Amino acid sequence: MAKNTYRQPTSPAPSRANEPRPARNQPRPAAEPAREPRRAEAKAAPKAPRKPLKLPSVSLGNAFGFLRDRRFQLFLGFFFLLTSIYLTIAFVSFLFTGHADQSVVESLGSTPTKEAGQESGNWLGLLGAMLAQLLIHKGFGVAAFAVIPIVFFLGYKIVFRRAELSLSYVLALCLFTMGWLSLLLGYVVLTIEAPDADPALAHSLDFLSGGIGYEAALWLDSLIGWGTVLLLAFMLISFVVYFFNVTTLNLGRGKLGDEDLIFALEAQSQNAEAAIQNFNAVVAAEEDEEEEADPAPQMTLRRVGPVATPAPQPVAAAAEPEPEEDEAEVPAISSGSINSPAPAFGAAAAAVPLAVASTASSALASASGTMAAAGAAATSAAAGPSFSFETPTDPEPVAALPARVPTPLSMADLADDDALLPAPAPREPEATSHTPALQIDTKPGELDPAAGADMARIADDDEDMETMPAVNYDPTLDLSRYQYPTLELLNDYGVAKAQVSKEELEANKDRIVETLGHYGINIASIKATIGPTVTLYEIVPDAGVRISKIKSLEDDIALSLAALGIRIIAPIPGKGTIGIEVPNTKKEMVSIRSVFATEKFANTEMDLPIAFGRTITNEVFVVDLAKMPHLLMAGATGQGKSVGLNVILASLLYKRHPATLKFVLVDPKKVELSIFNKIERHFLAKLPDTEEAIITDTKKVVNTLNSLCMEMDKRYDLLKDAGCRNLKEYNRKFIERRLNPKKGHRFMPFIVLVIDELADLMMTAGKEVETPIARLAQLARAIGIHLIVATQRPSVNVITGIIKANFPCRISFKVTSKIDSRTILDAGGADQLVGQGDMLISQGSDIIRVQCAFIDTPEVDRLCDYIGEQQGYPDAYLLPEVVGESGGGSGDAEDFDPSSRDSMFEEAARVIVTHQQGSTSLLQRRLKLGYNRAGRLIDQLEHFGIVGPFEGSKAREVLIPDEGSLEQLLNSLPK
Ligand SMILES: Nc1ncnc2c1ncn2[C@@H]1O[C@H](COP(=O)(O)OP(=O)(O)OP(=O)(O)O)[C@@H](O)[C@H]1O
Repeated sequence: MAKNTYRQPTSPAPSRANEPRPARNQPRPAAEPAREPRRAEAKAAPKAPRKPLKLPSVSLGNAFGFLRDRRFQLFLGFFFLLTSIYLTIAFVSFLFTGHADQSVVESLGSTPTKEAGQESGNWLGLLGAMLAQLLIHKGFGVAAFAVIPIVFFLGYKIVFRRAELSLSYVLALCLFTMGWLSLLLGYVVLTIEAPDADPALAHSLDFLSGGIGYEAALWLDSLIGWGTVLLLAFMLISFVVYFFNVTTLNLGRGKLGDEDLIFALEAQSQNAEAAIQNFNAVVAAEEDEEEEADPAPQMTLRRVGPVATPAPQPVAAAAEPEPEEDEAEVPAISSGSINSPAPAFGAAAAAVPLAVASTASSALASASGTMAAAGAAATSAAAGPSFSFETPTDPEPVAALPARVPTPLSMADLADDDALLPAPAPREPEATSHTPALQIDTKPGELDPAAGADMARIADDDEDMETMPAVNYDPTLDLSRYQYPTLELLNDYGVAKAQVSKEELEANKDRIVETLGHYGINIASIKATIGPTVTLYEIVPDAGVRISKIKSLEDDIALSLAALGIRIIAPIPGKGTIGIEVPNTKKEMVSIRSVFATEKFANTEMDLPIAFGRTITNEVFVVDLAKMPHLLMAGATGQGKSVGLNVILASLLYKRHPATLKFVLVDPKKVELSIFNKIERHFLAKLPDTEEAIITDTKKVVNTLNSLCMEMDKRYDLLKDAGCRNLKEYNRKFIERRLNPKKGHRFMPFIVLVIDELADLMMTAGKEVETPIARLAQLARAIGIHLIVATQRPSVNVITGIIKANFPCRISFKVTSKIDSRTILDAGGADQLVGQGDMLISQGSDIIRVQCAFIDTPEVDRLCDYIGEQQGYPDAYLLPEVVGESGGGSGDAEDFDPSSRDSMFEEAARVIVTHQQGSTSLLQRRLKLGYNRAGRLIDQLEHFGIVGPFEGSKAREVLIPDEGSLEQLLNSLPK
């Protein structure tokens, strides 16, 4: 580089100059080992100047010092930029005025310049006409347009000190294009200009090839005749091969090579990371195959920069970057000659062989296409000398919500030969499949081919897991373009203002002090903390005052403060103070947007983060459902339970990818959760063969719960097989490809079961729901199934002992009585809440008061629309099928509702009458039923007089003697 030329003399020269030089013929000292390497170095290095280079160095430096002057560089740069514009206009104008101007320019010697200028028709005057005449007419014809990018590029590079391409790249490409195209057009013009051709036509075609192109073509034609065409083709191929460093041709395969296909598909799927992986695999494979020393250094694309981001991000793949200053200093003059490809060009060139190989069978057309492709690839390169795969259509997801998404190291290609197979067509999801990853949306145009290839390969993988490559599986790949919801979907209520005035604070304080004084309790100090709903007054009583005394005065204090919702916390856990919470006269609404926008939620590392709202000290309250691990929620009607559930669901929707979380929604009230129907194909799970994912029919709930129990058992089996203790460990192992899908292993999303009204279910199905709920609550924690159960009637027959025991984390909105509060929280206080999202959260011994965030129905609507409108899975996530039992049975005769006969009632009756044996186990065996259901059938048969009453260990008496009588009876029953 020129810069080095100028610098070189200054550094080593002076020191050398001071060294005493040995006389020419003087023998060298025999032993001087340390000098040997230096001699070798000196030999290899360019010959050192004999004399000190002080003079030339100084003079050169001075002479060209202005080149480093930034002002001069800018002057030069803008000159080139404007020249490129000037040339463009002059050249375009030439296409229209060129013929007329020809005589003007040629007569220039004899005509005064001013007159000639006036006659010239070029839009840019005489100079424009002269330049165009010189470069187009006399030079290279229309191919002379290729000069413009060179001039523009020079200017751009000097002014902006950066460019995606190297100068040598642009020069080589443009100069070749100019020469080659000019020659080609020259030959075309020559062919058209047959002796008998119309001279006007021939004349009008002159400008196409220009003088040089025409003369060269003429010369070649006389030398090799029509071999010129072959020579032109050969020139183009040679250029492409050398310029783009083509080393592989896939002629045998005809169309796209497999590697190319994978590469193209991956690039298309915008999975740059996968493309890089594959590209490197392909390059490695080629190297192995060929075992040829490649003259050009092989390029390895690698990832730079962090990639763990909320959604697919542009991933840069860079060759070794050129030092920035080399680029910046003396940029234009340094690369006068065409050197070996600069890194940017190298990277582009490395990408090109695939494209070239793919179309090599149609040499000329493909080669020019390749050049265009290479140009495009290089143009889209990342800033600086690196090369990148951009993901052009995917906008950045909300910066404020960097959800935790597995690093998109996602391509499941095996590093062995499998990786070179073309991506197979995506498979139809199996009916019984519960793995979302296997479900690929086949909507035209939306299919993610890389994902299809990925999963198909996993499924086909017969290999021992030892041979699995170290490329991680990415469960999110099926919906790799999924965009996390943005904060813009939520209402912006602005910054909340403090709602409590100083006067209000003072007045409350005085009243507290006064009231306590009436009861002989003196206060040492009092401090107020203003929360969104209540203000907490922390009291330090005088020494000797018993805490229980203050607590017993709770009602009296509340009365004297004349406000509802006074809660006394005596003492505040972890502090030696007593807390009195007094509701604010003006409540502050905590908007969900303000909570989601906090760093605490946005940067959380939790698995299932829920941002409930703000605590009394205005801190954002975020909890991890995965750690809770289940949640029981109570609250009288209209106190904010539904809003609370929406807040929970929205929190999870904002932070999880559809591949990693599924909801099972049970909504006996039928209207509360129906809004979430839109995200069925993204986030909901359901039983196979059911229409609606949201369960509103209480009978179906039992099946769903049983199905979840089956899923739980299956998951436990898989965990046991994998030697993992919990879901996180298991999934990590699966992602690292240490578990074989052939052995049933699969990526398992979290499943969150939400029951909006437990009371309804307990009334209609009793034990049938209680047992699986308790079972799930007891066991499901480790395998990623979490329960959120809400009820407005926290009475003991709804929240039974067994349910309560398995839900250590409970939330209560305002309830109507102290008893209800005790039932849900094991403590009072929930009855004194102020409503509208004011809630208490009990996690073991601690009870925290939180103002639940507010999310309005239109906001939930927008959120669901935003998710629902994106590409989803073909169906909801399918839970295991529950065979046989459609309703189950409690076995309690008093629970039986005669109007709802079991669908197998008639069959059961026939079995009993045929065998004349009224036994439950007979039904179980014959009809393959569970004990509960068979028991319930027997109760129904008893009700309709088919079998007699329970007789202890003996089978029941069968009251219908034969099948004929039975049919008569059955026909007489109401349908
Ligand atoms: N966090 C909150 N902040 C402010 N207002 C709230 C909040 N939660 C609820 N509200 C107010 O209370 C009203 C009732 O809330 P919500 O519908 O959630 O009650 P609910 O307990 O589900 O009642 P139901 O059981 O009858 O469905 C809301 O319409 C809203 O006006």
